[in-house]
Amino acid sequence: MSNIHVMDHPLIQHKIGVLRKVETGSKEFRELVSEIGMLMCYEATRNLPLEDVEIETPVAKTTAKQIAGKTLGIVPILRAGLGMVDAMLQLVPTAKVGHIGLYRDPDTLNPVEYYCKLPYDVSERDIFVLDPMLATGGSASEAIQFLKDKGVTRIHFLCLIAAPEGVERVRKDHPDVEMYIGALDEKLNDHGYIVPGLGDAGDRLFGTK
Ligand SMILES: O=P(O)(O)OC[C@H]1O[C@H](OP(=O)(O)OP(=O)(O)O)[C@H](O)[C@@H]1O
Ligand SMILES: O=c1cc[nH]c(=O)[nH]1
Ligand SMILES: [Mg+2]
Repeated sequence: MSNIHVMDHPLIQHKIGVLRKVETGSKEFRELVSEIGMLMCYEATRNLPLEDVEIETPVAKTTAKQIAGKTLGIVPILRAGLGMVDAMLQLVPTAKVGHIGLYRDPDTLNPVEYYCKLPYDVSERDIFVLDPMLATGGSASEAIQFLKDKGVTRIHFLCLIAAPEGVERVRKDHPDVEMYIGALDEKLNDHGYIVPGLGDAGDRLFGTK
């Protein structure tokens, strides 16, 4: 279980509590998704490798640290993952952003792909896949597989709320992927929604339905 990280930071837990409330409107919902995304980005980037770099301050030459390699890539799963992108970019402004468009068929609950655009050098980067919701795990697993097929080897998955079923699916399909979870909920209901969850994240972010 060591690559499954469930957040225990009080700020994250508090904000997820407000996010869940049925009376939280789209404006506040968007702000909270972004704020929680930023706090989770901080946690999820904790183990990135560093390298030494020689710099000069106004006072002296010294050795400083910088993130090693080709830095990062961010891949939101459309639509709801978009809500976490700006916050990640504020902390990692040099990251490149790819997009994977998937929606979940309401009857089969299987993911349906409708869009994909990735950085040309995606395989050289640490990739952070973003989606607020991990329910059956079908969407996350397919997005991760897609990235692996493009040669990506270092994948981190960030979600705000997860069902145990989704965590198990991703763990089984992709045991090498680091998973960062804001809150681990109880179960899925008969329609594949997370209980207690927060409803449909995409609809709440964008005011649809
Ligand atoms: O783990 P799963 O069972 O695959 O469910 C999770 C997926 O469902 C939601 O997307 P949705 O299909 O509602 O698309 P949207 O983001 O456009 O609303 C959510 O944002 C995930 O991508
Ligand atoms: O509870 C859920 C399940 C899938 N997608 C959502 O947005 N919410
Ligand atoms: Mg949706």
